[in-house]
Amino acid sequence: MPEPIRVVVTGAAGQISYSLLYMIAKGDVFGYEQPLILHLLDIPPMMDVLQGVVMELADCAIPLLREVIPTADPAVAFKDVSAAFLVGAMPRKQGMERKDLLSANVKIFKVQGEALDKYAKKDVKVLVVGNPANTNALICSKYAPSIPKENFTAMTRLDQNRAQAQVSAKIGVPVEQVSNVIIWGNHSSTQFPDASHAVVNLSGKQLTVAEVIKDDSWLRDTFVQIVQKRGAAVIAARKMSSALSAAKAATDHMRDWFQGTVYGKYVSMGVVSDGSYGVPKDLVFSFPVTIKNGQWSIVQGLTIDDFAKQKLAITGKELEEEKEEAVAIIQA
Ligand SMILES: NC(=O)C1=CN([C@@H]2O[C@H](COP(=O)(O)OP(=O)(O)OC[C@H]3O[C@@H](n4cnc5c(N)ncnc54)[C@H](O)[C@@H]3O)[C@@H](O)[C@H]2O)C=CC1
Ligand SMILES: O=C([O-])CC(=O)C(=O)O
Repeated sequence: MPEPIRVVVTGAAGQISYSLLYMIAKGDVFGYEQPLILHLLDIPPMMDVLQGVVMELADCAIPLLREVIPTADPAVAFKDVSAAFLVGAMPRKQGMERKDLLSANVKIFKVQGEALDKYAKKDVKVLVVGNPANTNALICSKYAPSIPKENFTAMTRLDQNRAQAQVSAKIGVPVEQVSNVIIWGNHSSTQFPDASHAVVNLSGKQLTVAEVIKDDSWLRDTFVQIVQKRGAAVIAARKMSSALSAAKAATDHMRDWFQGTVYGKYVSMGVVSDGSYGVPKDLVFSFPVTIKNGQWSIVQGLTIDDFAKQKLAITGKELEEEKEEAVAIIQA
């Protein structure tokens, strides 16, 4: 068996982590042969709750889990970690947009960027889940200049999973038969869920989702809106934001980043834009990517029609505005 790797989860006493920690500990992300040392960060008032989580992890009796380190100190939490799940942040309530959380949350990601820079391994892979995830990831990377900016990503995998689930339900096939649905842009209600490049495997034949569904208005309108507003719909029903599905998406994102994507299939991740598809640089924007040897690459050469161009511009503009606001909050 390989040596254990250190993995930090922030917001470890919260809702998402309650599902996420078990998924990580049992091997869903780093593989079923990779032992782990889990570093659990939360704020000082949550330390008693966190002790309860530590007890439950012990009671799960998971062979891969070699040690659990609960802490409120970022210096301890980020020390020598190879992977960071940055979940800890305030969730939105009904009626809020995710960007309304900027003033409450963005400073957390400045502090954690600085701590990653100082204490983490230089090849640490960072996934930001806490909202607004894209802009928080951008800020985090700015405060960790010694770590490559490619190592900071934001989670749009939940949107991808939601989109894939909607398409497969519409066609009436199991979810794994649908692939290459793309989430472009911000993890917000301006995101562009795009099924125009998606394919479905029907009785061993690969067909485009568009030719199978044969309903452009559903694909361009109903589907887009369902996915854009799914987080709000869950909050309206649960009175709390998505947690189980968010945890599952975080494991999918990190598993693919560490273990690679399947040939011919792509996944969506918020990554620092290099200007591909005319997206402004220096934003964390969700693109379709493939992953090999721990490195992601943006899928190139996809056809972007005028409808899609417009959608990409809207979500890109929102991210530029968020970035400006985030910088103003930090400098205030
Ligand atoms: N990107 C995505 O797809 C999704 C993002 N989210 C976001 O994830 C975040 C967490 O959601 P939940 O777990 O439901 O919230 P929660 O409120 O249940 O848990 C958050 C935890 O973070 C802790 N925390 C706050 N500040 C911290 C800091 N500076 N350092 C470490 N821990 C800190 C809190 O004490 C709490 O235990 C929210 O911002 C939510 O909006 C939620 C669902 C999906
Ligand atoms: O909607 C929210 O605030 C939580 C979230 O990010 C999601 O469920 O996608």
